[in-house]
Amino acid sequence: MELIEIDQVNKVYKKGKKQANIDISFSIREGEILGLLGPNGAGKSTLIKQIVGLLAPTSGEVRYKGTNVLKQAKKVASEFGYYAQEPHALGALTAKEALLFTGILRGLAKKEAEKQTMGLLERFSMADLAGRPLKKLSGGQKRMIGIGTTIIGDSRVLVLDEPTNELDPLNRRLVWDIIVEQNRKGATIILVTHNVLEAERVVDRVAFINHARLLEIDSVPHLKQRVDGRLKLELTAVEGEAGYLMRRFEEWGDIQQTGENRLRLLIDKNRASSLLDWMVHTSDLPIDEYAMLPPNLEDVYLYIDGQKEKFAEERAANAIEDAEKVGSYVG
Ligand SMILES: Nc1ncnc2c1ncn2[C@@H]1O[C@H](COP(=O)(O)OP(=O)(O)OP(=O)(O)O)[C@@H](O)[C@H]1O
Repeated sequence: MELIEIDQVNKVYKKGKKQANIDISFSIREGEILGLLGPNGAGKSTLIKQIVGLLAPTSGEVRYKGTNVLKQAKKVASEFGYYAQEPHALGALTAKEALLFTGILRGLAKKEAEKQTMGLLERFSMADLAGRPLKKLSGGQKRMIGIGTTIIGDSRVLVLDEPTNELDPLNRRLVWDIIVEQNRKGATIILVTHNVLEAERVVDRVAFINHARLLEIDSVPHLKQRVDGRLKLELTAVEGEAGYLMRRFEEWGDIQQTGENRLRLLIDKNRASSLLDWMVHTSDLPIDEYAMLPPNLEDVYLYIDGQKEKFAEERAANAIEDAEKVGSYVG
């Protein structure tokens, strides 16, 4: 069943006159974990804020169980747990109070709220910090309490904006475990993350967002099929030589620059041994390091994004060509 429907959502921020979401439509199924992935500034947080009803779309609407979220703010507030990127606003409360009060606000009896609060503090190894005000906790500790306030009371829907950001590896793992656990208990989960490799193991479906638009939405295995039959070559170029190296590798497959000196090439499996042979016998390639690996979800994203951009460039080039043709007929 479709629990949440995002229907032709457009968002233009008045201040920046920036169109942060363009014609976004998709549905979120009851019981799934959906990952929203995309680069900085793509429009993910904007979309999430509209899903929880904190921001009104410029046009289009978000429906929860068939009704516009903006028309049922109370229901959404009691059934959704929202973890925002911005730090907690309740700085004066203690860690325990923040959890306890949120639990009670979500409808838990005081005793149950206390039980869950103490359980979470123990689980986060923060029982000794229960009485400390949030503003006196470390960044990571504050974030863990934020995660706690999002899940306490077993919300039906969890909307998590970068839940593992700024956490150490142990807490990151704990948060992923909690996400899976809450989902097994019946929560539908929408999460934004840049931790694609960690997300890959947890999410059922992925929505790729870039340049304010939805690029693709599909299950992880289906998305990975897009790069079936390919291998990934990761290259570290000698300082300052990435551009030159890119040109040398262009003919072998889809190549992209992923860092100052880092390149990634997706190559047909059948051509991989010829490529390695060519690399071994070509002495003037400015390469520091390389590795051949199977592609992961991040590579799928870069591949899809690259294809779309190529397509857009081709369309633009064709349009110019057509305009020139028309011009020459007219002229
Ligand atoms: N309140 C605002 N007023 C004006 N422009 C905004 C506002 N919030 C976001 N934007 C702009 O809208 C675009 C999308 O921002 P958004 O925060 O949704 O991206 P994001 O995908 O969540 O990015 P990140 O991964 O960096 O968190 C950006 O260009 C951003 O600068």
